[in-house]
Amino acid sequence: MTDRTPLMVGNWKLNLDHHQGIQLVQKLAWSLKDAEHDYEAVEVAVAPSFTSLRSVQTLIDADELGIKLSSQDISSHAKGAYTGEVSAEQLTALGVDFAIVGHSERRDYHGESDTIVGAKVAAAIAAGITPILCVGEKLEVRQAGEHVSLTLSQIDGALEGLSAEQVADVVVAYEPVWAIGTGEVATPEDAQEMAEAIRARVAETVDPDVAAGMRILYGGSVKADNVAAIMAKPDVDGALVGGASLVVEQFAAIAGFRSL
Ligand SMILES: O=C[C@H](O)COP(=O)(O)O
Repeated sequence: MTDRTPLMVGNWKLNLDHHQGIQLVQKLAWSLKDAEHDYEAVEVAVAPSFTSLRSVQTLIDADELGIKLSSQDISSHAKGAYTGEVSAEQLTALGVDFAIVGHSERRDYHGESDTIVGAKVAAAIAAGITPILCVGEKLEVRQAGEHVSLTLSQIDGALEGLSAEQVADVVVAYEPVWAIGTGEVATPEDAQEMAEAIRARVAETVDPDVAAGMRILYGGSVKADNVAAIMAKPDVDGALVGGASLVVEQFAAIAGFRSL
């Protein structure tokens, strides 16, 4: 048994304008209400584009929806001449609860190193935002049998220099890159293997109690029809969902670990 509250996060990526985002959250809230979703038993968050955060936050606040808000990225810088960046302080002012950090798409397309990812994790924590630290290997790394060591090196790199107290505020998302948006899902056993390895590493390098309480999500083609098997694994505490989070019926079912 664990007292880790499951967390389901919908990462909308580069989809939906703010009108569409409002509609999706409204429909999601209705759908979860119909399903009598208990937000304290399973936390639900959405991660819209920066341009939609304000609109979605206003709706969530006005209607007192239980849905939480995440950004898809966060700057490591506090302020200044960093064109295009959005700071932790700015996100805090919007009531953002979580920030996705180090998603493989940021690492791949925007050159984010473990050092940059670590700085973003620290910036989020300092502002009271829970970072969702993404780690995971590419296909060739898995085929070479180096998926665990690579992923743990990402964990080490991102958490380096943080105190146990700071790490206690981190959520980790294990996302094998080969399973993202491809329809290829890691098996529940693959997800469990890595979640267990991550927890053991944090226990060893940070603190056993922090590791025991750390939420570790799985991400990569999670759908209603595979969520229950993934969530049945003891070290998997939730999911970071891409494509299926854009489909209300899918994401509402995923939040309840239900198939359709
Ligand atoms: O952030 C979400 C992940 O990249 C998974 O995306 P996906 O569910 O579309 O495979």
